[in-house]
Amino acid sequence: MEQKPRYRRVLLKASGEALMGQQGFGIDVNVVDQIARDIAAARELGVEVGVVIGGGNIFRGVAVASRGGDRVTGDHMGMLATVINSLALRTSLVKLGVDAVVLSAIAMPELCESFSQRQATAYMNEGKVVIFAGGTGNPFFTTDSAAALRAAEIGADALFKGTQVDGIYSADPRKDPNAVRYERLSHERVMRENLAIMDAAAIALARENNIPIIVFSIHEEGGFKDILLGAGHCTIVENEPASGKA
Ligand SMILES: Nc1ncnc2c1ncn2[C@@H]1O[C@H](COP(=O)(O)OP(=O)(O)O)[C@@H](O)[C@H]1O
Ligand SMILES: O=c1ccn([C@@H]2O[C@H](COP(=O)(O)OP(=O)(O)O)[C@@H](O)[C@H]2O)c(=O)[nH]1
Repeated sequence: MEQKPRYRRVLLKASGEALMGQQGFGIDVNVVDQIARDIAAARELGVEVGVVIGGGNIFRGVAVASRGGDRVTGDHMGMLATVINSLALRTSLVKLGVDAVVLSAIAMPELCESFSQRQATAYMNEGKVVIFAGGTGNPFFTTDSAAALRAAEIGADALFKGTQVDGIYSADPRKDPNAVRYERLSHERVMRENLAIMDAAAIALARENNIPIIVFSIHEEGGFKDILLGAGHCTIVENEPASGKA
């Protein structure tokens, strides 16, 4: 039976923190390899995949600011962390024979190409996995916002947020054992109820561009493919039709 994916082109946001695996810091290659296998499985379905990776496993700008340091420099360091993670993912993809390229929002031509919307779209049309490094290239933003921005720029049909939890709950499930999981929500409701799975700027950008957000566990191998095929375990955030409620 032919397996027909629901989406033609997607943007996957992979949590930086998830890349640590059981370690307290840095990159667990086993986790990166697993994410690469999941991306390869999506490519085998014919889905075009762009990827944004976080940097929280290495560095977060707010951590510097909270200790009285300079936020902007901290954010620069955080953006560099996303480049490290992006290079690791490209290595794992290439090992699997998947054609992948890193485009950075911050120019570092010795390491990778610089981002431009035109080049990114051209590579995606060729079937390359495009890894967007360096976040948005600006301090005071997050890689969630970078993911929503790149999703809009490449005309993605959906933004997949692969994170530590398997969907959006009524409260943070890592803190509240009574939190309940939602199957479907509107962007509006996620923002109104402050369901802190993604920052508000990212959700607003996705809403304005009518891009569904699919929250799922990055640790569940095969989960990305299952969801692409309309099964799997996730929460789907979609703009409600004019008469709908959510
Ligand atoms: N309402 C909620 N539903 C699900 N997760 C939530 C919620 N509120 C907070 N979280 C937390 O948000 C985290 C994901 O957000 P984020 O900090 O961007 O993590 P990541 O680094 O995994 O991208 C989850 O790991 C979860 O613990
Ligand atoms: O457009 C961006 C994206 C990221 N960052 C910095 O990079 C860090 C790592 O990104 P993020 O926290 O979003 O990663 P994740 O939570 O997914 O691990 C952030 O804390 C910021 O300091 C930034 O300054 N601008």
